[in-house]
Amino acid sequence: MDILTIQNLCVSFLENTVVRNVSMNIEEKKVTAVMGPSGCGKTTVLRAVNRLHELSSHARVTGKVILGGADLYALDAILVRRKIGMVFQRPNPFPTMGIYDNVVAGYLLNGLKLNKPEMDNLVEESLRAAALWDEVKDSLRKRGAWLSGGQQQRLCIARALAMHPEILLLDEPTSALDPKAAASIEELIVQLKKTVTIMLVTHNIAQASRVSDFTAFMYLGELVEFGASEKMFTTPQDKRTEEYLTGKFG
Ligand SMILES: Nc1ncnc2c1ncn2[C@@H]1O[C@H](COP(=O)(O)OP(=O)(O)OP(=O)(O)O)[C@@H](O)[C@H]1O
Repeated sequence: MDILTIQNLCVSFLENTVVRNVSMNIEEKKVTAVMGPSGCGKTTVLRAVNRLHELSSHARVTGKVILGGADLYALDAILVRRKIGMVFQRPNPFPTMGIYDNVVAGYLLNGLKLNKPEMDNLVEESLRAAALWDEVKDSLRKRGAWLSGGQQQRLCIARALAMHPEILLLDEPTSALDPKAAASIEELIVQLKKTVTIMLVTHNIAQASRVSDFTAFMYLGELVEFGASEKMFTTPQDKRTEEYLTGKFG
């Protein structure tokens, strides 16, 4: 079942159109990879789904993004960002907050009240879901900066999960990590799709093929091909997809 529909999405920065007429359906509780060479517009698509472009005055977004039947751009932006969590390329835990406060930061910063037992449960549940609990359960008051890069990224995933999002957007979540930490995030992505829908931006072909159910291949701001990953990685339909997969560009 589709949870999110992107229709004719175009994004421009001043006169420069960087995403053109992108349409795709995102299936619930699956991983959809958005793959393509550097600068093709992957991150721009993801940011449009989280309504981050409206924070920048020179960005213009047209087209539709529909979440569970509702026009995302007609909803309250804060509500949208609660329903759709995002994790960025560089782990960005709040540096002065402890691990515990980082997990519940979305609640603290939005003035959402929880009592202590509720908060304790949420912290444990979110850190467990992000496969970090066992490593940090005795150091919950230590600062996020005390963790390794991979642990910091899992903390950012826990922080996003704590809001119980319907969709989790992961923008190149492993590109700043060493191979071992990257592998653990990939394992986590596969676990997480049991409970949340994931859109994963990556330029890493092997990663997209390992973890995704569906793949969108973008090139020069356009969606070239979209479909089941198994099919795209074995029998791509478009010559540009085939050339990208065989390393002819990118
Ligand atoms: N806020 C912005 N203002 C102006 N131009 C932007 C902005 N964000 C992105 N761009 C431009 O849009 C184009 C697409 O960028 P985007 O980050 O979406 O590509 P990408 O496919 O995610 O690339 P990468 O893999 O390198 O992150 C680039 O040319 C980039 O310079």
